[in-house]
Amino acid sequence: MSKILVHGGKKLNGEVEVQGSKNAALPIMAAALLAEGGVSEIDNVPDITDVQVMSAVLNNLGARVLFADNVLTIDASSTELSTEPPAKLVGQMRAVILVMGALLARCGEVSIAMPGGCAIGSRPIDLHLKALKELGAEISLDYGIIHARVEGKLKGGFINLDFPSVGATENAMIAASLAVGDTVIENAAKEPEVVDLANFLNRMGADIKGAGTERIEISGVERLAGVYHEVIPDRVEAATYLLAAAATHGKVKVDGVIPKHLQSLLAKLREMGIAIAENGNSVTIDASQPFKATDIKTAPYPGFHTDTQALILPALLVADGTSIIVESVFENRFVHIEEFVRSGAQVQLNGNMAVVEGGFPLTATTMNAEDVRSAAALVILALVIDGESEIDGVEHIERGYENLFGKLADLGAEIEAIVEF
Ligand SMILES: CC(=O)N[C@H]1[C@@H](OP(=O)(O)OP(=O)(O)OC[C@H]2O[C@@H](n3ccc(=O)[nH]c3=O)[C@H](O)[C@@H]2O)O[C@H](CO)[C@@H](O)[C@@H]1O
Ligand SMILES: C=C(OP(=O)(O)O)C(=O)O
Repeated sequence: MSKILVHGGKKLNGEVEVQGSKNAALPIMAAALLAEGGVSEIDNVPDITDVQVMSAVLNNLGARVLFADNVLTIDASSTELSTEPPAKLVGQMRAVILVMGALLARCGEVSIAMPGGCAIGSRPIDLHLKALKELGAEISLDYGIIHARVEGKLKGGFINLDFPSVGATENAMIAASLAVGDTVIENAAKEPEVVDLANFLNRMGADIKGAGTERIEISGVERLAGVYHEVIPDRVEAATYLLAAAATHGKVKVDGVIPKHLQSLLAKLREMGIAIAENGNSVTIDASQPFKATDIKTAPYPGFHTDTQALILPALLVADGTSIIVESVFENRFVHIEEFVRSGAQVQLNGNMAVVEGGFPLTATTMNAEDVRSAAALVILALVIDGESEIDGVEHIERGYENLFGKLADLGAEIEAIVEF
């Protein structure tokens, strides 16, 4: 368990560059397993624990993975890939479930434990399994291990997702790339990370059209090969700096972003009366003036991103007026609120709705983080509060941020890391 001490009460100021996207890099790593020949060179990959875990999974399966200077090299050409990812690693994070589609397509079978991940909801994988069944997989569950196999090759099929699940869309796209015949995914997720995965697969030789819309069409091909690909910028990391600047009434330029990927957040910040300027691949926020409350409802892309829901709460606590947050993607993504309340934050929780009163005094305290985004949200809260706050459980941050504390320190934050054994 790691903890930090934050000496808050200072406005953030300066310029910061964002890392590559965690949620784009992880599915791309799983998809690299499809390459029978050549080596995949994946650039702009953040050095975070989720990438380390996924690398360990791929290594265990028989791929050769090297990581240096944010470039991952994956050689999956072995003809003897294992089809049993180690349960200990699968239990550590959600995205490992994406190797399921890859191994089924490449090897015809896979046995995998239920994946782990953040404490934000029950996170079933029924839509992943339904999609793979539509492609011809036979699936059974035995003592918590999912066994999936197909006689010969997967076959193209029609997949209608009940909800535009990001992971189920990605698993289906990966699997269908090597299936015999055509696949349609209806009600597909439209997130930028899905598009980045499709771009990577197409470069490998796949035939995918419509990624980024609700209907994705995939014509299966016989063989895929390793290629070079640069991962898109991390829109959640970018949102973290924008929202830390907002909450501290600071002024920060965030570089290396694709502003279009941040539109729902930028629109909300403008609605609150915060000055936002977009210029090429940068967004500058100037929150030096007082700003007002707003209402937020999370939704699949291009709606307000659930991963930034916790991150905007500190800004709403310093805004003028009452805000309402409705979480509609995950059923339990308000775990951080109990910790926020310890600082005197006025937040009333009612099911999937939180009522936030802005402008009340906040006091330094000890808080505990339960997942990657609520950990970052607590750090932002502590940056707002005068005095010294302690945050426990900050190891969750390393799942998704390569250098959050260093980058915040460059913007003027005072953070002291304490590692406990
Ligand atoms: C590694 C990664 O990219 N993680 C992101 C991905 O997670 P992930 O891919 O797990 O998120 P999904 O879009 O699949 O989940 C959205 C909702 O659908 C439900 N669901 C999902 C699959 C399924 O088989 N059955 C089912 O009921 C989930 O419980 C959740 O309530 O998208 C989420 C939604 O933008 C983000 O918060 C996560 O950061
Ligand atoms: C919820 C997240 O990640 P994961 O889906 O990997 O748990 C996240 O990145 O906010």
